[in-house]
Amino acid sequence: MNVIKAKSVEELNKKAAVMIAGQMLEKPDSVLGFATGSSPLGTYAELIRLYQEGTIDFSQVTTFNLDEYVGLGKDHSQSYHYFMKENLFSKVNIKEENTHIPSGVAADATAECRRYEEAIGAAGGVDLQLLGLGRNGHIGFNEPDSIFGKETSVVKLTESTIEANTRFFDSSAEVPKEAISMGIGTIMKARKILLIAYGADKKEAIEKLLSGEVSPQMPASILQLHPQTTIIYAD
Ligand SMILES: N[C@@H]1[C@@H](O)[C@H](O)[C@@H](COP(=O)(O)O)O[C@@H]1O
Repeated sequence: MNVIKAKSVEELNKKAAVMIAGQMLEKPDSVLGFATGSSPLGTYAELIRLYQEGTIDFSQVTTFNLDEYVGLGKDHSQSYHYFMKENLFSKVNIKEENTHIPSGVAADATAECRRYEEAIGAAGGVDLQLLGLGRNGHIGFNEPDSIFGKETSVVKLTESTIEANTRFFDSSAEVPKEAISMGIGTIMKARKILLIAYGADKKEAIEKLLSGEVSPQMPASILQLHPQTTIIYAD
């Protein structure tokens, strides 16, 4: 693991965006794995800036997002479809048909998981996967468990995650209790991984991630076994 401690969140955002931009410059038709949550917001803002100044071009890029809440449609203001459109896709020249996010309202969620996993494979796999970090060490929506989940599947959110995400909803009762998430196996298949995390509520999870112990109770810890992972963190 390549571990970088940034001096500030601004520096973290810049470094993460430079790594993603570098991937796009090296391979204009890159398949990028994107994440939601507050952590990548600054990185996306930097990518938009790099696009506006003409440094990067999204016209040939394909993206796959990590996850989506079960029950939230594309137009729900807290859906990850909406988040990506608002914070990145509508501000760069990416083709809508090249952006992929699991559907949270598919009639058959299990079939949707299978379809999503196959679509990633058909696109040639993910070149660079961006990840945030849950307070409890989750990546995507892969919560602490007794085993590492393999493929894209419907997952139940823990109380800790529901509580953390309540800030985006009117009440905890409104936070969906399930999500469709890429599995740990799906994430580990990405050729490169970039995890970003900062802030007091992530301190413990970051420490555990860097401690060396690999356990499904700390899902992100498996990244230590990935040959091309970069962690950029800040206080
Ligand atoms: N599914 C997302 C994760 O992908 C994200 O990493 C996590 C942390 O979010 P934040 O960056 O807002 O702390 O939140 C959600 O649970």
